[in-house]
Amino acid sequence: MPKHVFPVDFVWGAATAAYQIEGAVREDGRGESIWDRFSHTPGKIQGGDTGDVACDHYHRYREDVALMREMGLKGYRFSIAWPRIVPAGKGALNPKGLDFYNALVDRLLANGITPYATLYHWELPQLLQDRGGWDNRDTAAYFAEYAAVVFESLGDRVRHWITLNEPSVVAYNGHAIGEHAPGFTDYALAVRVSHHLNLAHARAVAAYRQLNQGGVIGTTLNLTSVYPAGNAPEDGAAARIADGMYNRWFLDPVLKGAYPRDILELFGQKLQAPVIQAGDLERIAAAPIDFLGLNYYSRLLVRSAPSSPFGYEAVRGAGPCTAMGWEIYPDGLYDLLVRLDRDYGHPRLLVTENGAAFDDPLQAGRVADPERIAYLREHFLAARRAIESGVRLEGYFVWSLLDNFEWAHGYSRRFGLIYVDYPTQERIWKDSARWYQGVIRQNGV
Ligand SMILES: CO[C@H](O)c1c[n+]2c([nH]1)[C@H](O)[C@@H](O)[C@H](O)[C@H]2CO
Repeated sequence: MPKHVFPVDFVWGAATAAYQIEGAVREDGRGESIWDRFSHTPGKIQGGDTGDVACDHYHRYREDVALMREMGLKGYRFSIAWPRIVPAGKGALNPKGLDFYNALVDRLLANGITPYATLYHWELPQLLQDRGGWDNRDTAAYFAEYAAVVFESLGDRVRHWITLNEPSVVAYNGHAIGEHAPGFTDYALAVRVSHHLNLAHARAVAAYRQLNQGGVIGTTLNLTSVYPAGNAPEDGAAARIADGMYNRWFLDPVLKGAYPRDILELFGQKLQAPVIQAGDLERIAAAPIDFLGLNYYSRLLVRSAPSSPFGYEAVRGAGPCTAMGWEIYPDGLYDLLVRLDRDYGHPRLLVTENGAAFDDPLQAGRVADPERIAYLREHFLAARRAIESGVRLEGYFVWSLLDNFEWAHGYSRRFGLIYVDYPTQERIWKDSARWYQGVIRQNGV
């Protein structure tokens, strides 16, 4: 018997994303995405890797659902590739794209697995990028049109929707530091993009409400717990700025219908007047969510740095790290969950991503990954403590079901519960997959 049992209807799941697992990027009418363009641009992705084949999930989804069934997953979070549904981003639909996701959803349901669908996990159609991408306000409307098509096709069976995956990563990694597609390095652009993403989210929520399909819709934010590196007052002030830029700038619009004043003023010179237009905030405020998805991986430790652009800099924590160099800090998940509950009105929450990359050597057909088991166990316990503190945490999706294309790191980082031998596409259960199967079966750790 587990020492820490979870609520009886707790949703134990695993998560993936289309570009990271599907492959088949030029098959059945799929249009080009900004990640196709970016990954084929020399020097952008470690090892010159691309998502052209990935885990070949587009052809192997039946096998992968069978793996989910064997693991006992209650829920499966996946993303829908906009370029498969609307190849040019707006206008003509691609029926074969809809066929694929309908077949996936039907197979999930036939295996007793609840689908949780993310509408945007970073695959903007390239033709929209050619028209300005997320810097163009019209993209928010095109997104809502795409979302409505998907709702109408799948909404009778998919009852849990996530509009965007991590708008802050889309904005900052893709437009401020250039590490992600489309690869810009313009901070003012990133701030404009963040606003247009919020508009896109709000328009999609409104489109969903109009259809009265009776499911629930939310968004997924990558959030962290921010701590000052020292006791000096200026370190505390630095932590508040960092918390504002990474957490509150994205939390407040979707949960409070307004931007945080301190960050709005800080960004003042970045958000040129035309960006927040009359009616924008009303539109955002008029699209309340049913639940908040949060992706948590590690904490953020900061100190005052007057010469840095926003007056702070990150400090490396003292704890052990994953293969991504991210400090392992489970207490940060507890602190984050409790903070969200306290500061944002006791919302329904889902951990939509948590997991770790480790080296995961395949030896004699086996992958022993005790570090991943320890990582997940400690974070599950942190989540359990938060539930005991009254937090409405309803589910937990491990990142990831499969090893997959890890963006700028290509295939060099393995986050999966299941190992993928890419040359053969063989799926091999890591020890952590067997361990997680047991956690789900006994509903606790
Ligand atoms: C700081 O981590 C971010 O919150 C984050 C981590 N991750 C993510 N966001 C993305 O949602 C996934 O597509 C990544 O594969 C996954 C692992 O890197």
